Amino acid sequence: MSDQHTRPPVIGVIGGSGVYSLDGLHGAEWVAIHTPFGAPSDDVLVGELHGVRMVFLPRHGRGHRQTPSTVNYRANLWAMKALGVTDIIAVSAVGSLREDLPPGSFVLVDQFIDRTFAREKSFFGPGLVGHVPLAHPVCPRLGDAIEAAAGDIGQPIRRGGTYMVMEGPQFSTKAESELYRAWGCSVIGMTNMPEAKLAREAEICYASIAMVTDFDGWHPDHDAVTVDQVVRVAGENAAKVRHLLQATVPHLAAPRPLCAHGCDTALEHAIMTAPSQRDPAMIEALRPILARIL
Ligand SMILES: CSC[C@H]1O[C@H](OP(=O)(O)O)[C@H](O)[C@@H]1O
Ligand SMILES: Nc1ncnc2[nH]cnc12
Repeated sequence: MSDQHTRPPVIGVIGGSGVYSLDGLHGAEWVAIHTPFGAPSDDVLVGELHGVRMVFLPRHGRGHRQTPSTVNYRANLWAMKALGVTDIIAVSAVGSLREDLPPGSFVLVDQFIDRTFAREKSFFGPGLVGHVPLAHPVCPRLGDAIEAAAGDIGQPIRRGGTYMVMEGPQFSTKAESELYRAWGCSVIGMTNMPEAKLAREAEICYASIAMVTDFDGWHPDHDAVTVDQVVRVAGENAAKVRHLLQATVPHLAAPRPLCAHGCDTALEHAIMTAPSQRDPAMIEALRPILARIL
């Protein structure tokens, strides 16, 4: 933790199902970003809110064009880093695995179980090997800010919970749903991994607001989840989360030093490859991400 200078935050918002834009940004402009990993899900919306630089990206693209498996998570996170994003608030529709989290509930998840298997999950690879810590995959400082903002506007929000990340795109079988409940998971979705992993590799603080749309497939009193249901409840949740995001920004607006929780210094001791063996092309491709440490 060498750099204790403060700097103004740049807040990134990744919008999930039902959240394809962000209102109220001053000087708002959609900008195309090209990355070494291909195209992000869409152009990014840049602008200012309460004097803070904001970068918004719809995870599935406007019009919901990308499946959870085809979202280019590496391009999305690279784009955020290249635009100077310091903090990401991810917004996601999820199914509930608990009776006490009915549709409409908001959860600030703090753990993930990653059961996805068909996605690129790391910026590292042959020629540059790195391993970042992930025991605590979300940033408690961001969680505090979101929780405080929720208090300001009277939006109930549950602090803490485990988000089971499945590959999809089909919803779970009842047996899978029961298995994840037995594992103690709170909610289920298809997107927060590898997003949270890549945010950590990119040294960006990350928090996820999971908004419940359904009871997945396990609940004896509820029909199996359908897209109709998700879309209807996600629309109701979207209006509330926009308000919550607006209220959160002032809590994060002050210039800050590096995060005390280590999220934005995760690469400090992560690189394994000997300097003489590092692939210059990979180092060039990861320039925005490696700039702080190399
Ligand atoms: C239409 S329900 C399934 C879809 O919604 C969630 O996406 P996101 O996290 O981007 O809101 C879920 O993970 C699936 O991708
Ligand atoms: N039940 C569910 N399973 C997976 N992803 C979801 N997104 C919203 N509801 C979901």
